Amino acid sequence: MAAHLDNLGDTLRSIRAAPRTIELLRDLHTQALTESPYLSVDSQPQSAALDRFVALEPDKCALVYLLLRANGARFVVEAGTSFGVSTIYLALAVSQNASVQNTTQGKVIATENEPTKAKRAREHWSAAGDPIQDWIELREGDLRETLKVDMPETIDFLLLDIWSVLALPTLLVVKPRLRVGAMVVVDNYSASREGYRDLTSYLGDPKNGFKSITTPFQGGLHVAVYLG
Ligand SMILES: C[S@@+](CC[C@H](N)C(=O)[O-])C[C@H]1O[C@@H](n2cnc3c(N)ncnc32)[C@H](O)[C@@H]1O
Repeated sequence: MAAHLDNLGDTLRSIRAAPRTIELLRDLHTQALTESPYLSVDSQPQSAALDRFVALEPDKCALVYLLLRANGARFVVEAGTSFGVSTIYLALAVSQNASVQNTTQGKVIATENEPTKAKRAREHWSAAGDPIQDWIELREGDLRETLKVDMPETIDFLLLDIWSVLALPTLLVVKPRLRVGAMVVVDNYSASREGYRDLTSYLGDPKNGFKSITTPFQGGLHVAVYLG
C-alpha cells in the first residue's frame, strides 16, 4: 500500500487526463489506499465493504486504461463500480477512443447494487469534470438483471471487479456480445483462486474461445482475450 502511494505520481502520468481529473484521482486513490483492506473471500461480511472504496489499485487502473486505448474500446462493461474510481479511467479511455475514431458512439456501463455507493460514484464523476459523466451509464441493482437488457450490440471490454462468486454469471450474460479481440480483466484472480474456480474452468475450456494469462499485479490481475 505504501508503495502504491509512493508511486502514485508516476502511475498517474501513465494516463492522459485533464489536471482536474488527475487531482481528483490522486485524492480518491489516496483515500482508497489508506482504508482498511477488504477481500470478499475473507471472514468479513459484505456489509463491511459498504463504506469502503474497495477500489482497484492505481497501477491496475492505469493498465486497464492503456489496454482500452490499445484496443480502441468504445463499449465497456464494468462489473462492480463502488465509488466509481476505476470507472473514471474507463470513461477517459472510451471518450478518447471515440474522439480518435471520429464518433460520438461509445459508453461505459457501470453497475452497482448499493444505492449509497452509486450516489458517491455519481458525485465523483461530476467532480472529475467533462467529459467523464457523459460517457457513463450507471445501472443500479443486481447486475445479473441490469445487464440483461438494452445492451450495446457488441462489447469491447469487460472489467470484472466484483465478488468472485458473481464473476462467471456476469461473464455469461455479457459473452454473447463480446467481439473477437474483446478483453476481460479480472481482479484478485490469484488471491481469490478458490472463488474463481468456476471462472477458471470456463476460461480454460477451448470451446469457450478465450486465451488468458494472470499478470503479477497485487493479488493477480487476470487478462483474458476472446479469440472467438
Ligand atoms: C470491488 S468493488 C468495485 C470497485 C470499483 N471497480 C473501483 O475500482 O472503484 C465491487 C462492487 O460491486 C458491488 N456489487 C456486489 N454485488 C453486486 C451485484 N449483484 N450487482 C451490482 N453490484 C454489486 C459492491 O457493492 C461493490 O461496491
